[in-house]
Amino acid sequence: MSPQQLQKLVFVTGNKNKLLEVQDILKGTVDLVSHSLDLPELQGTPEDIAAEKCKIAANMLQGPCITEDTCLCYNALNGLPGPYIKWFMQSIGHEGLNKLLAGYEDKSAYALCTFALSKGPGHEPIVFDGRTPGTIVPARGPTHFGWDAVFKPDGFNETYAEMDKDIKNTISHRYRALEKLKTYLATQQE
Ligand SMILES: O=c1nc[nH]c2c1ncn2[C@H]1C[C@H](O)[C@@H](COP(=O)(O)OP(=O)(O)OP(=O)(O)O)O1
Ligand SMILES: [Mg+2]
Repeated sequence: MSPQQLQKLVFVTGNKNKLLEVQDILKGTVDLVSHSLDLPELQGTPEDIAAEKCKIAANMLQGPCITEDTCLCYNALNGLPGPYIKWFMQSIGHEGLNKLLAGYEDKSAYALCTFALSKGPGHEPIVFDGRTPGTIVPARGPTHFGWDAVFKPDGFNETYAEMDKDIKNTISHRYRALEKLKTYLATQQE
């Protein structure tokens, strides 16, 4: 299908790596336009944070858009750092993310991506989540995208950072959330 026939979606994010993955995963299914804004993020459940972020973006753009919020959740810590992973990552880095679990035998974690879609200001966003279970390991592979180097998804020997992008983008938390978003968009067009 040509871009003219595809549904247009505006993705608001300040993160270039997220944008690249979303473009790749949605290739040929929607006409993705990006808008870089650094959105404020509240504290709360991943769903509430994602929905609120989308409301703010829709108000700023005065139009429909999608946003996403990504969490890295340690099972030993009941889901923390969760939505606060960005600040943990920036302050303590990959080594700190491993040391957080030093006192625990359970190194399991899950990556969680929550997309929110707003039809515009005043509309309550609809959320779609995707989860990939894995383990926190000492950093391996390129370090340019967040905590990719310390997250080894279940069923693989490589960390997200070591694996081929084509593989990550078919098993990731982001891919799984976008599958739900795509299904929703398809039902809207019928
Ligand atoms: O697949 C991923 N693999 C590794 N790291 C990742 C991934 N996805 C997000 N990340 C990092 C970026 C940020 O440090 C934190 C999420 O925070 P989060 O607020 O959702 O992202 P952000 O502020 O960079 O971009 P945005 O403008 O869309 O909010 O985890
Ligand atoms: Mg953010």
